[in-house]
Amino acid sequence: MLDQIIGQIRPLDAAAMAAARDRQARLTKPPGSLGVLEELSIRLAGLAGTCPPPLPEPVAVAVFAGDHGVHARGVSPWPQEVTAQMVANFLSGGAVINAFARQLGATVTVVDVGVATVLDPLPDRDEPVPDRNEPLSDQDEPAPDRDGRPPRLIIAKVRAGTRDLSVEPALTRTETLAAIDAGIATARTLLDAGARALVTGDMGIGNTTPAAALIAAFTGADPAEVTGRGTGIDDATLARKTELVGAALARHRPDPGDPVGVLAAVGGCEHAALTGFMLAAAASRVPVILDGVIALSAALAAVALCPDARGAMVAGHLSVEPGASVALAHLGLEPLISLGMRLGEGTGALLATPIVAGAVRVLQDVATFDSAGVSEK
Ligand SMILES: Cc1cc2ncn([C@H]3O[C@H](COP(=O)(O)O)[C@@H](O)[C@H]3O)c2cc1C
Ligand SMILES: O=C(O)c1cccnc1
Repeated sequence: MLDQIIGQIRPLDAAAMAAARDRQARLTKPPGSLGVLEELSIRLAGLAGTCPPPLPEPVAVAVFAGDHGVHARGVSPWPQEVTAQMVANFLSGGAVINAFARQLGATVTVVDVGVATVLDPLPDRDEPVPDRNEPLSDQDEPAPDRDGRPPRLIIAKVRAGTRDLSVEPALTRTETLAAIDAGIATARTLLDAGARALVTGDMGIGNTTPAAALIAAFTGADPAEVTGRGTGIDDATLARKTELVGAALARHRPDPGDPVGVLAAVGGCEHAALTGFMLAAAASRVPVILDGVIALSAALAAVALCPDARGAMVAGHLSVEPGASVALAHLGLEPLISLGMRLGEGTGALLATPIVAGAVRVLQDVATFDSAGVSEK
C-alpha cells in the first residue's frame, strides 16, 4: 500500500492558499492578530483545496500500541505488561486519552500493531465481544464517550514486540511495511467512518528509545540531544539509554535516504504504523494532528518518504521530551500548545484540536470589513 499512497499525495493547492491569505487580510481584525492561526488556516485551505476549508470534525484518535525488545535493557522503569494493561484501560474508557476524547467528542481507536501478549479485548465486560474490526458505524456496545462511540480495538499485530534494536534490527523490512500498511488501513477505516481530522496516539513501554534513535537518524542530531527521560527515568538510566541509542546507530548505520530501512533498524511497530497513518491522511487531504516525540519520529519518516506529506501535518503540542523540539525544527512545524506534557496516547494533540477548528472557523464565520461595514485604518 505504501507506494500507492505516496503516489496519491499532492502539494498544497496554491490557489486555495492565495484565497485564504487574501481573506485573512479582509477579516474584521487587525492583520496578523491571530498569529500562527492565520498561517495554519491558510495551510488547511491549501490542504482541502478550497477556501474556506471544511471544519476538521469529527475527530478520530488512533492509539497504535506495540512493545519493544530494547525494554530488556532497562530503558524504562515500567514493566512491559503495562502496554497491554493500558490497552485494556483504553478500551474500558479509563485512560487520560479517553477523558480528553469525552471532553472533545472524539472517538478512540486502539490498534494492536505489536503488543507482546495476546490481548483480551474487553476484560471487564461480560457480554460476548463482537468482531471489533467491524466499521465504526456497526458498533453495538454502550457508548462511554460523550457524543462519540465507544473505544474500539483493531488487531493488526505485526509481531509480538520488536527485536532488541541495540543488538539487531528491530523489524524486518517486510514487518515494517506491514506495520505501515496497518497505519494506512486504520486511517482509511476512520476516514470512511466520517472522520475529518486524525490524531496520532501511541502506547508502548520503552517506545521513547526507538523514537530517539529515529530522530537522531533522520536529523543527524547527537543521541544526547534527543534522548530523554520518557516516563521519568533517573540519571543512570538516562545515561544507559543514551548510550544504547548511540550504539544502535553505530551498529546499523541507518541511511535516512531509505526511511523504511531506518524504521526497520531502529524503529518500532507503532512508529511505522504512525508513518503510514500520516501518509494516508495526506493522501486524503485531511489534517493529521501530531502528538509527542513518538509521533514526531514517525513524521520524520513520513516526510522522508514523501516531502509533500508535511502539508497535512499539524504539530499539536510541544512534548518536554528533548527529541520533540529537534524533530519539530527539522520538520519546520510550530507546536500549537505547550503545557509541559510528556504522556503520549495522543493527549497533547487531541487537546490542540479545538485550536485547529478555531483557525478554520475564522475563515468560515468572520465578517469582512466590507460586509460588516467596519472602517479600515
Ligand atoms: C501508565 C502509563 C501510561 C502511559 N500512556 C502513555 N505512556 C507513554 O509512556 C511510554 C513511553 O515511555 P518510556 O519509553 O519511558 O517507557 C509509552 O507507552 C507512551 O505512550 C504511558 C506510560 C505509562 C507507564
Ligand atoms: O512525547 C511523548 O509523547 C511522550 C513522552 C514521554 C513518554 N511517552 C510519550
